[in-house]
Amino acid sequence: MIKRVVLRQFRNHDKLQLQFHSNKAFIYGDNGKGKTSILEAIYYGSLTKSHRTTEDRFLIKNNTLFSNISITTDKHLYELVIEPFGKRMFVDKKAVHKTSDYVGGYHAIMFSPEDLELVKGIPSVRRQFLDIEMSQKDKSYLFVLSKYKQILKQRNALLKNLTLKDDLTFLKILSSQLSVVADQLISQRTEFIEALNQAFKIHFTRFNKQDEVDIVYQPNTPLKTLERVLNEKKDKDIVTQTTNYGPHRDDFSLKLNKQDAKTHASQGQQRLMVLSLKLALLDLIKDKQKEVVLLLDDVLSELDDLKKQQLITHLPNEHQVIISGVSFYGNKKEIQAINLNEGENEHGSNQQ
Ligand SMILES: Nc1ncnc2c1ncn2[C@@H]1O[C@H](COP(=O)(O)OP(=O)(O)OP(=O)(O)O)[C@@H](O)[C@H]1O
Repeated sequence: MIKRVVLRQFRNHDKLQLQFHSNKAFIYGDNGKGKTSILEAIYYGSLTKSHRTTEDRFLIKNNTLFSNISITTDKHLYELVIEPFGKRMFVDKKAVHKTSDYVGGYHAIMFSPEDLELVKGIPSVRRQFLDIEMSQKDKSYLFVLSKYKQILKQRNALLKNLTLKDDLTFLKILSSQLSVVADQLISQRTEFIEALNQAFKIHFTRFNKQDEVDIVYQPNTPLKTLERVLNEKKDKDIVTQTTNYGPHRDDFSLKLNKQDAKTHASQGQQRLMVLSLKLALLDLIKDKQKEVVLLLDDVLSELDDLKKQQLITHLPNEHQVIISGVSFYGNKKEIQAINLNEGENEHGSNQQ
């Protein structure tokens, strides 16, 4: 469990210290007080990535030179220094040089309003979701994914210099190599989405018993077909100078009563679907020793009173949950209330 978060020059926070003494906390305060930024920092401390920007320099407080995130869990101290042209990572005061060695020390799952793009957005949003969540769960996926991306890059580079009249032997070799790794990706994605779907349905039913939901994997090419497709369609790849088929074009859809949620679900239903998906991710974490934190940013808005109550009642007890919102909701005996309107730099320390 995360016990302490210290932020320096992160977004609007000049210096902020939070102590968590319950595995459920609700950070609340007026708009612009920096609630999302706190959750963003905790997410960043796990993945070294923000959920809302790819530009790390935006995280550094305006007119300052660097940001500092320090996260103390029951087991370790994670520290990051973010500078305009890079970041440094430390675990228990020792520098970690490779991001892949640092990532996932503790596991963070974030729900944020931007996640509605999982329903409404373009396929790359859903692929990124799969890649991030699957890599966090299982480092072997990250390994297969990097290998796939590396061969794909080589194949695309070759396609930039090929014409239909050239010798295509090397292209054929790369197509074959790509297909082998593609099958590993497709198999792992199939297995993951099947398991996720089971858990997703259970969580959604807790909020809504009338409607039925599903996640359906849509591989761009079915298992064991990519090599044939790449060979048959090689002329198209040569003319367009890119690889048009393969798991880098995969997608999945979220269904409500067998229909696409993008066009058939209400805003509130879409929100509950995404939230159920995030709760389902928790069930899939096999390593029970791993420290996990569920970050729910502004999760209660747009939910009716019954759904708010159901959500708060169904929060998982076995994992740490940190919620943010404009005003506190719930029972202060069960959920630690952290009020950012109080204007202090230190929150929670008086309740130790
Ligand atoms: N790099 C930065 N330097 C200084 N301030 C920043 C930086 N990036 C964002 N901000 C400001 O930080 C403030 C906090 O933003 P944040 O999204 O965390 O607030 P919030 O409490 O979640 O707000 P809301 O309730 O409106 O969602 C905003 O006023 C934003 O403009």
